[in-house]
Amino acid sequence: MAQTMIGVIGGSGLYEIDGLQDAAWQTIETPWGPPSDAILTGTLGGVPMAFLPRHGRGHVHSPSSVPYRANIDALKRLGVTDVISVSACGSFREAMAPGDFVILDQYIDRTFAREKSFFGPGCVGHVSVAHPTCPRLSDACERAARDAGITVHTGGTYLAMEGPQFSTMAESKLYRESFGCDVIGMTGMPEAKLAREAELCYASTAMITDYDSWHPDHGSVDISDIIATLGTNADKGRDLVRRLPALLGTGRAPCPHGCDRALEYAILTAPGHRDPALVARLDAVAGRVLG
Ligand SMILES: CSC[C@H]1O[C@H](OP(=O)(O)O)[C@H](O)[C@@H]1O
Ligand SMILES: Nc1ncnc2[nH]cnc12
Repeated sequence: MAQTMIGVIGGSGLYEIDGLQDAAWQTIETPWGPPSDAILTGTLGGVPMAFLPRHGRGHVHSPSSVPYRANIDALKRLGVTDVISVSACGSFREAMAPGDFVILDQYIDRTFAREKSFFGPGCVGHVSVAHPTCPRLSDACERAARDAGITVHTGGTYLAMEGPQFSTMAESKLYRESFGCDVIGMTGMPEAKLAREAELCYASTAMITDYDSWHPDHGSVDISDIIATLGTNADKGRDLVRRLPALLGTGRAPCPHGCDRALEYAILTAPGHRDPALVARLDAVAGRVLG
């Protein structure tokens, strides 16, 4: 059986995790440039772990400047099999209140200023993201959240916006009423798409910090309110992460949903027409199928 390695991408407010044995910050180079920061590696309950702060320690990356491809490549390169994103977000639902967590299962991608694929001219690949998150990993996150006493909602649609400004009230109402979204954030895409291209199981726990700007009783998004909620949410996020190794175990059966085989038939460019430079860059992400 393959070995589980858990990767955690910590969002706003979550810049490190504690309790790792043999903890060390490792600098990883990738063909897509440097990741957001060094990666904290170690073991928890005997399971190898890797933690990457999405915005870097000190929060240096904006949602548009996060090096999404380098981050996913670096985790894959380290041997990560399962990626958990922990992300701050606004809520479009009365019942999804600040302090609650949502285990996401769908996205609407409205970002426009980011590199969204590892593939391109010289190596064209198409993966399905109809179901962008891994149900097996999402179930483990939900179990961990419940065990930690967190109020958690199963399933939710995330509107990924470019930012960095928050939405206008008209946009907020559009996303809530016409698009049917449940939460909003700035980083869930293209991260989820890239994890699928890299054949990684991916789950996202959205930590609600605010009601965005549609809510008649809550007015505009206020960053100082968000920061106040981020601290307690981050503590809950760390508690959730601590519980994952026991739930996932050290041995890993193939993903029943096929996340770890997403590239099996995805690459259309004939071997003789592939760009050797791009194929070389894809060594970690697609080496399994490119050889
Ligand atoms: C702190 S408010 C806006 C900021 O927070 C979220 O980041 P992340 O998803 O990395 O937790 C949101 O997407 C924005 O980038
Ligand atoms: N209301 C909101 N919109 C976009 N990103 C967010 N992150 C936290 N709250 C948010």
